[in-house]
Amino acid sequence: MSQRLRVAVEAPQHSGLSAPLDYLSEQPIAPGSLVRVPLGRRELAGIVWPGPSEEGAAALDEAQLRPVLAVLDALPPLSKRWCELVEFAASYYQRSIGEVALSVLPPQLRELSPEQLQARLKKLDKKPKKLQAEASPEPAPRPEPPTLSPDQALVLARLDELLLTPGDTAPPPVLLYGVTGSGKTEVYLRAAEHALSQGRQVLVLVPEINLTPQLEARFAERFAGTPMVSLHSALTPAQRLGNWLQAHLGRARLVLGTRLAVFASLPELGLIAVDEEHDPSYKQQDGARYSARDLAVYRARLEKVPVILGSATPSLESWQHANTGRYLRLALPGRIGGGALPRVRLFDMNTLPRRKGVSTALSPPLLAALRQRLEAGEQSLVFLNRRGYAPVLHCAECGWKSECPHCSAYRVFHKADRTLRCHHCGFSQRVPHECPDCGNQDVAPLGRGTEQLEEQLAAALPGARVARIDADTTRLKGTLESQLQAVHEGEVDILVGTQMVTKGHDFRRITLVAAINPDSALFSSDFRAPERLFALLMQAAGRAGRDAEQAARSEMWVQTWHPEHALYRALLQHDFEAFARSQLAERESAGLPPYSHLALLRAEARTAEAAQAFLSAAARWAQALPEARDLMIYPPVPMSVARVANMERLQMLVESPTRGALQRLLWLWMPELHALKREHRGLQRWAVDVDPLAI
Ligand SMILES: Nc1ncnc2c1ncn2[C@@H]1O[C@H](COP(=O)(O)OP(=O)(O)OP(=O)(O)O)[C@@H](O)[C@H]1O
Ligand SMILES: [Zn+2]
Repeated sequence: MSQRLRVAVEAPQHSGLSAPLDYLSEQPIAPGSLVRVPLGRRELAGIVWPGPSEEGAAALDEAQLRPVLAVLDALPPLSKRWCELVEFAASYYQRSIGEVALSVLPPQLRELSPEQLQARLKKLDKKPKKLQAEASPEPAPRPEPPTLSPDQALVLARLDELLLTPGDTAPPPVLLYGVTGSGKTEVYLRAAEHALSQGRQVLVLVPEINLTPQLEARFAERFAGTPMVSLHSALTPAQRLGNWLQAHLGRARLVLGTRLAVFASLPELGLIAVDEEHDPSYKQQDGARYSARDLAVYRARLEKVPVILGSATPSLESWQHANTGRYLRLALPGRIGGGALPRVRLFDMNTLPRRKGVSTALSPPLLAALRQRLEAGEQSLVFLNRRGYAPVLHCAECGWKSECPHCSAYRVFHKADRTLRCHHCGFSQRVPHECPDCGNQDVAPLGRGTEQLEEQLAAALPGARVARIDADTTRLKGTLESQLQAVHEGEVDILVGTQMVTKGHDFRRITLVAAINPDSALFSSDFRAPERLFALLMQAAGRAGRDAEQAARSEMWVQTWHPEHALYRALLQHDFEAFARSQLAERESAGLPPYSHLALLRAEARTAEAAQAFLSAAARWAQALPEARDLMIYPPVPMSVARVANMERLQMLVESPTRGALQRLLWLWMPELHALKREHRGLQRWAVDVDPLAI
């Protein structure tokens, strides 16, 4: 007799199919198994889902159900807990289970037939050696782990208690609050060692791919011989599948990855560490807009394993959880070796004599300081959060500016390949020789990016070896690693870069860090902008003086027009706690997160009117519900870059005093939004972003 099964498939979002679908099978198939099923005229991958059929599906006659086509039974099923994690993520971020479940699997896995999978697994069997070879490129002699600092020892003693508690209840999430260079990584390493020695798998999350190589090297060195894999978007599809399988089969004991790795299948998970937990890149920005940090906390509770969230500048959400006792705060208040944090110097740009229309990127005192470091044979890091040569090209005759024809933004001038490039839609053209409007020969760059800064530094400091690291210089695979290597090996005197180089790296020779123009974030309409800026500057400062010998001489320069700003005052003292206190007080009085819960409804259309009409209709519908009583639905507004690739983008903010009330409204709202989309023909796309990061 044939059996009825639920199967999660990746149905397109607009189809409104949100629950797993029912299929028939001759034999029982274990929940969590990967299968091939028909959907419409296509055949796709699906996952047999645990739990009973939905009401609608259960009402279907067996004769109306289609059969499962194949079972990929060479693969052990995904665990029940993995399915629970996916189900939670889907429900919390308002997506279908099938979409989340399938989109977090390695893309190649969704393409394979049972035979192809078997062949792939056979190949993997032949390569257990390779797994270790990858983990440690050269079998270096294993160094002795350092003696723990007293602070580290205290933190680990507390962690040990948690790790040792038998797994009936989930231990509280740990917020590891440690200043830059305080040895947080060593804490992850020791905690990992503990979990590994108990036969458990360990998951370590990092915010960006560019941070994985160094951390990977540190783990590989410490755990030589322990199979380790990485999971991030820069892997080839074949690597990603291979690594995912190693984790799923329990062969890889350590998994290091970016946000997508939070969904790795880890049958023996024993510990999760989230490094730089405050980092915005933990939030996925399309599809299911999940926060990997928040899901890591959820997953740890589900699996009753410890989770460590580490940061020198925790997110205010996590900080508040620690204040209320939901998270356990463990602190590393000092740098390793007792080194001081760099002295912060706010340079007041108002004191420079102003020439008409010209602002200097590099103040003479900063240049002098850079020269001094150069002469002492020390490295400096100069950062500016804007790549390219200049953000705008401008004609002084007629006022023409290098606007993007498709976006409400300027195209950026890239000197190296002489292009004008839009950083929003990618539209790129050769730089015009003359003004396209009036023919004037004299079109000039306005403002500056890293490319120009590199040029100016090289000109101002002859003989200095200046190198630049940003998204433009690291496009090719392997270039970032080799560039960072050159910095580590002292082949660079001055490193110019975007925020890419300001976080996480353990630079040993940098003694001066300078932020060229960080002011703009002070006046952003996004309430999280100050929090992000403060974290960025603290992180950047943390790159200086990491060698205790040099710490006392190290400096962090900030060139600013607003040296009296409270944010900079807190930075002067490296006082995250004071900064967090004042921000939290502001948030509380304004009713902003973490004191309220937000969702954004976004809409895109060819015209702003069409997007507006959809959002307004959605708002009217929701406001009529009793469930919306305590919620605030704000009027739709254009996004900060209103038009991208000829699409007008608007958003509408929903604010709720509780998570529960927000979730209840969203649940009622979703089917209506699907229906409204069908009525509003002009609308291209809509999406809900729960706990949005950028407002
Ligand atoms: N107990 C120890 N004894 C000696 N050196 C240590 C010890 N713990 C860590 N270190 C070294 O101190 C340096 C800083 O440590 P680590 O990179 O772990 O700091 P961190 O807190 O993660 O810093 P950041 O937040 O800035 O990334 C590293 O080079 C590390 O090898
Ligand atoms: Zn554009």
